[in-house]
Amino acid sequence: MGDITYAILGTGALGGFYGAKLQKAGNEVHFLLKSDYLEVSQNGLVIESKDGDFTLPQVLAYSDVEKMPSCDVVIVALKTTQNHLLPHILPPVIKDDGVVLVLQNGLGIEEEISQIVGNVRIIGGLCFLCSNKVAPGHIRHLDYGQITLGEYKSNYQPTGITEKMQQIAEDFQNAGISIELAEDLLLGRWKKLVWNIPYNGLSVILNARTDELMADVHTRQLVEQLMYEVALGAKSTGRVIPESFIHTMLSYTIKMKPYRTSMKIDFDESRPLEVEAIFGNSLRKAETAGVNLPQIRSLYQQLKFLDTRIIRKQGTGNREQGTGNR
Ligand SMILES: NC(=O)c1ccc[n+]([C@@H]2O[C@H](COP(=O)([O-])OP(=O)(O)OC[C@H]3O[C@@H](n4cnc5c(N)ncnc54)[C@H](OP(=O)(O)O)[C@@H]3O)[C@@H](O)[C@H]2O)c1
Ligand SMILES: CC(C)(CO)[C@@H](O)C(=O)[O-]
Repeated sequence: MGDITYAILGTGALGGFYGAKLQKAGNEVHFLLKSDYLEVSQNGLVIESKDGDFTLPQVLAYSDVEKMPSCDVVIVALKTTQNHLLPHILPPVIKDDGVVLVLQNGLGIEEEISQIVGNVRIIGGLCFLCSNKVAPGHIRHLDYGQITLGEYKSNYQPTGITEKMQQIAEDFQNAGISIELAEDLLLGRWKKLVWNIPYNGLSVILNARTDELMADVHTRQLVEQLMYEVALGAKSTGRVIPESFIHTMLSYTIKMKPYRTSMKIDFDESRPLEVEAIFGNSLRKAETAGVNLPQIRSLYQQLKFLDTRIIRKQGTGNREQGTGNR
C-alpha cells in the first residue's frame, strides 16, 4: 500500500479511470461524485479498458467534500466548466503540505488554483488519454493513457524535475500508468494544445471525427495551420515548439482510432464546452505578449456562440473563468 493518499475531484472518464487504477494498485483513494454518487457508493466502479477490464466493488465514495479526509494529493478531474466550484471544494480536502494535481486540459489553470490554495504545491498533468464515461460508475478506456507531469511555479517559471513529481510518478507507474516528467509545465501545456485546439474546436464546428478531419485535404490543412498558430502562441510566452512536434501530432492522429473528441461529446450531449480554458486562456496569454492568433480567435468566437446557446437552453451557467468577450 502506497503512503500517499489521493482524492479525486470529479469521478468521470478521466478521474474515474486514473483513480481506479491507483486504488487497484493498493493506494488509498477517496472519490468525489455528483450524479453517480448512489450507484458508486453501492456498487463501486467498473472499468473497461483496452489494457484489461476490472471492477472495484467497493470504493470510498463521497458526495460532499466536508465528509472527505484531507489528502496528500488532490486530483482535479472536473471539466474546467466546473472550476468555479474549486474555491469551495478544494481547501477542505488538501493537506497543508499536500499537492494539487491538475489533470484538466487547457492553459493557466494552475495559476487560477494558486489563487485559491497558494500555500500548497501544484503539479499539472497533460493526459494523453481517450476515455469516456458510458454509464454511472462505468468508464470505458479506449486508448493511450500516458501523463506528462510538470510542477507549477509562479508565472510558469520552469522548475526542472522535482522530488514531488518523482514521488507521484512512482505511484502512477506502479499502477500501470505511463508517466513522462517535464521540466517546463508551460511548454507541456502548449504542446497539448497543439492537439486540443484544432481537433476539439473543428470537431464541434464541422461536426466531424478526427479521422474525417484528417481525410479531407482542406480540413487537414486547416488543422496544420491551427497547430502552427498554437506554436506562435507558445513562442509569445517564450516557449519553442519544434516543427517536428507538429508533424508528430499529425501522424499520431492519423494512426489514432476514429475519435469523437471530448468537446464534441459535450456538444452532442448539450453540456457546456471547455472554451475558456482551452481557447480563451491561450488567446489571452498571447495577447498579453502582444501577439494576435486570428485563426484560433475565429474558432473561439464560433465556439462561444455555440456554448452560449447550450447554456441558454439549459438555463445553467458555464462559469468558466475568462472575460468571454475576446
Ligand atoms: N476523458 C478523456 O479521455 C480526457 C483526456 C484528456 C484530458 N481530459 C480532460 O480531463 C478533464 C475531465 O474530463 P472528463 O472527460 O473526465 O470529464 P467527465 O467524464 O465529464 O468527468 C467529470 C466528472 O466531474 C463530475 N462533477 C461535476 N461537478 C461535480 C461536483 N460538483 N461534485 C462532484 N463531481 C462533479 C461529473 O459528474 P456528473 O456526471 O454527475 O456531472 C463527472 O463525472 C477535462 O478537462 C478534459 O478536457 C479528458
Ligand atoms: C489528445 C487526446 C485525444 C489523446 O491523445 C486526449 O488527450 C484529449 O482528448 O485531450
